[in-house]
Parts: sequence; C-alpha cells; structure tokens
Amino acid sequence: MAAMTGLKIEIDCKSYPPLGGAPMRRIFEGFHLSVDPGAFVCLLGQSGIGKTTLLNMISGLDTDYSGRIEFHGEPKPRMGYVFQTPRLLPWRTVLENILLPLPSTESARETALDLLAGMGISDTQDVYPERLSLGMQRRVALARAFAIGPDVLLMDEPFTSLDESTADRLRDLLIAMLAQRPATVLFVTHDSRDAIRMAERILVLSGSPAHAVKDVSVGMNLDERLDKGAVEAFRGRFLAQ
Ligand SMILES: Nc1ncnc2c1ncn2[C@@H]1O[C@H](COP(=O)(O)OP(=O)(O)OP(=O)(O)O)[C@@H](O)[C@H]1O
Repeated sequence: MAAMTGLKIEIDCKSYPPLGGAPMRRIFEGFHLSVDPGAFVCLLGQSGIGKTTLLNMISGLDTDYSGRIEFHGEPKPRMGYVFQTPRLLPWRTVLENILLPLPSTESARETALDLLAGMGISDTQDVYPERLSLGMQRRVALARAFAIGPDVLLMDEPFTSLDESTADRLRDLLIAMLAQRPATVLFVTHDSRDAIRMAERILVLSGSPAHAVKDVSVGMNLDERLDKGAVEAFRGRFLAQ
C-alpha cells in the first residue's frame, strides 16, 4: 500500500475582497491544523465560517492566501474532492463523468465500472446526470472522487438534502470504500451525528477569523458507531463540552 498522506496547514491570512462596499473579510488568520496520515477528520461550524474555503485551499483550487499547506507521505498526493453539489457534466454520461479524470485505458474503464457496481448504480452508466435523482448523482460524484484512488479525500457536505435512509446508505458506502482503499479524509458537515458516526476527530470552527473551538477525538469502534444509543450518548457529552 502507498504511504498515507498527512497534512500541515498554516494559513497566515485568507481574506476575501469587499462586496458592495463592505469591509475586507478575514476568514482565517494564524490558522494552524495538522492532520495525521489516514485520519478521518470532520469539520463542523456554522454557515459562512469558512469550511468550503479551507477545502478549496487544501485542494489547490484557491491559492489566493498567505501561508503554507504541506503534504507528508506523498509529496504530490492525488486529491479527490466531492463538492457540495454533485457538479456532474450534463453533456456526459455517468460513465464518461467518472472516466473524465482517468487515462483512457481499459483498466480505468474497469475501475469506473467496478465503482458504479459498488455504488449499486451500474444500470446508470449510459444515462445523462439530469435523469438521475440527487441521491444517485451524489453516488456518481463519490465514485468519480474514488476513481483516481485519492490519497486525500475532501468532502463538502456530500449527503446534504438526502432523505435519512439514502444518507445512511451513502455513509455506509463511503466507509466500505475507505476500508478497501484508505485515504486521509476531511469531511465538512453540519450534522454532529454524521461526524460522530464516521470521524476519528471532530474539529469545530467558530469566530471571525475562524479558529478551532473544539478538537475532539471520537475513539469509538465500528459497533459503537452503528449503535444509535452510543452515538447519542457521545453527542450529549460532545455538545456539553
Ligand atoms: N469568492 C468569494 N468572494 C467573496 N466572498 C466569499 C467568496 N467565497 C466565500 N465567500 C465568503 O466567505 C465566507 C466563508 O464562505 P465558505 O463558503 O467558506 O463558508 P462555509 O463555512 O463553507 O459555509 P456553508 O456551511 O454555508 O457552506 C462567507 O461569508 C462567504 O460569503
């Protein structure tokens, strides 16, 4: 197995230019975060605090900040990013969307088809995304992120606007896929139950500029995470902290 990737994030300053005469908004200032190789970290925090901004900086989509983001283990890690909305290309079929970041080889095609089978949506391979439900589109987006074999997986509220049973299914799929192909995960959510069910570590961001107000180790095994009572008990303690 390839070396797992850890992250060292040191944002000296990230700000956005003013909109309509408002003052410059500093989103992060002196923000430091280290993530262990192979860790599953959930980021919680109120809307607008800067969670997506942080993922965009880690992914390299946003380079307009001062500071450093270093990766350990893999100097050029493969990065999977599941955006808040599935962002599938409407003029490409499901299979073509998944193949997009891959080389045009037979083995890449097999990987994509295996992922679709693993997601339980093999029958959608030749379908265009607009014909799919949101839950199916989210599965395709997850398959696309996994197709590259990511060392680092960034996930921005990937289960939002899904009914509870679809979200539960996708959560189980994610955990099963990570068991097969481990990655370092940063997962943004508003849902503390989601965080407790999946993460080893939960970081709560607050304030402006944003900083971590809680950094909690979950330390539950898989059986405990599947036990609703155990999750609620942990959540009670977590919220009271
Ligand atoms: N390109 C941009 N230009 C100007 N301001 C921006 C830009 N992108 C984000 N912002 C502002 O930066 C702040 C942080 O946005 P961000 O999307 O990172 O928050 P978030 O915590 O992910 O929110 P949510 O949970 O609602 O997705 C918000 O106030 C937002 O309006």
